[in-house]
Amino acid sequence: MSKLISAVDLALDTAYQQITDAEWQQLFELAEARGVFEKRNAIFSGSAVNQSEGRSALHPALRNLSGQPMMVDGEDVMPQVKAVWQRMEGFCNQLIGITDVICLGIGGSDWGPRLVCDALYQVNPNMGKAIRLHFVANVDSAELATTLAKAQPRSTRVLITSKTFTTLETMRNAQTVINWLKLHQVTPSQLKKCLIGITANPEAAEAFGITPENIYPFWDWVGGRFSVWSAVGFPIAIKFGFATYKQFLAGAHAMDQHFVNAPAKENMPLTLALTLIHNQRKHSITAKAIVPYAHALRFLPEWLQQLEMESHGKSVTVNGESCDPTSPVVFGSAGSNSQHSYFQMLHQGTQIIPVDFIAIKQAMSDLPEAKEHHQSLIANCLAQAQALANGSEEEFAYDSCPGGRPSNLIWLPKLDAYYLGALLALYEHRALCLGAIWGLNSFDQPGVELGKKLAKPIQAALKGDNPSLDGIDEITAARIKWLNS
Ligand SMILES: O=P(O)(O)OC[C@H]1O[C@H](O)[C@H](O)[C@@H](O)[C@@H]1O
Repeated sequence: MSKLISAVDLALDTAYQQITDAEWQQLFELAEARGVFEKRNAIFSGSAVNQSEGRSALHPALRNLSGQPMMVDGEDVMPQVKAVWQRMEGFCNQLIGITDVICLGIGGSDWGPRLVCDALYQVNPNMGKAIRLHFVANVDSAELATTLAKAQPRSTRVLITSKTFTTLETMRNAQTVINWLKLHQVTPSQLKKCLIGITANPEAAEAFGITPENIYPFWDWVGGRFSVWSAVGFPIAIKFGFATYKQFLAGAHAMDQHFVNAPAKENMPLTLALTLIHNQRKHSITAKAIVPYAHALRFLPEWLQQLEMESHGKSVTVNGESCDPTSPVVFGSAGSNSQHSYFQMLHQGTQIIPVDFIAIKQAMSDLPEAKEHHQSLIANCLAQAQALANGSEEEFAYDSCPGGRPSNLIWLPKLDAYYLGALLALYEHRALCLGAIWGLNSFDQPGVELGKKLAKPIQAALKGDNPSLDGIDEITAARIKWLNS
């Protein structure tokens, strides 16, 4: 089969995977046997594919610009999606005099908008409104403190983004921001105007003190890590305009259509997923690197870490059986910087770590020297892929690179909202293909809940409200005693 697949003007080049035609054939047969396209159809038709929580995962509806209905539980969800778009657009047109927008949220309520806003800003710092966006996720007050030092309380809006509206970090940060606003003489009526809730739990947002007209809902059929396409992506619209946000949705929608309509052997998300399966089976890989040769995509690996490892860091299938190796460790960072940290290990380490290189055809700044910079950037990207694949034979084994190290290359024509949407949707659908092949529920995260549960008695103990250290093991109890001593 062709080693080059295109979709939505993106190109996927798998040539350095060195997969034979016979191996491709087996991989596509495996995808068929594991019901990848049945799973895809179940997702797009709104079935409750998140079995443990009894929910659909219909994030493609959030970017469905086709005018066609999309159904959950017999109901077309498009009217509610469009109603939120309309309200978001109205809000974007009213932002006169606002200098700062503080975006509070964590995990799926942070990475997507943080990545997209940073990427668009990096390629064009003059694009959009002169509003400063500040993303704050960590409950470590240091992140919030540096933000509050920059923001102007009288002309700030605060977006509190949380699907559940119960997440400890976000709620703590929101309370501290409210205290800061009050400290700066923001009146109760100004405060009401200033706070905006983005959530699938509007009751909790209202109970927290957000006025109903400032609550932008999304729904329990949207997984947190797939939620950037909902009102969670509001910062994109606020900073860069609603039309740009719509472009972002349009790129993802185009990728959805490709995923739904392209036959298996020309299907980019599936092909990308199968290269990973091949690497697991042939090279027993346990790690995978994502290296965008674009400073603007420096947050992509983190976004992808949540998408991949929260969806598939699991060892029991939906049927309760233990399974083949599932998600590898996903890591990465922007090239060419990454060449000067962990690439040595990719070339000569004892384990094979496949790489997804992502490169952009067009230069990404307007400096007069941008073209020369871009040539150096792309030359490095192509050279690394070549070195990994072919290696080198030197006089001493110590100096030799073994080669045979697989990589993909994904080309984007340029970096804008549309192609960014297409790229993120490509990786989302790749994840869905992998989940189907591994037999996992891609949409829950029971492991994350344990840590959250255990933090509660510890926090109480640190406050002095749990003197008998109930619910805390001996080692942790000793640590708390040390801290309190
Ligand atoms: O949006 P929230 O309800 O505040 O949740 C934020 C994050 O919390 C946890 O880390 C979950 O595992 C993530 O999937 C979620 O994105």
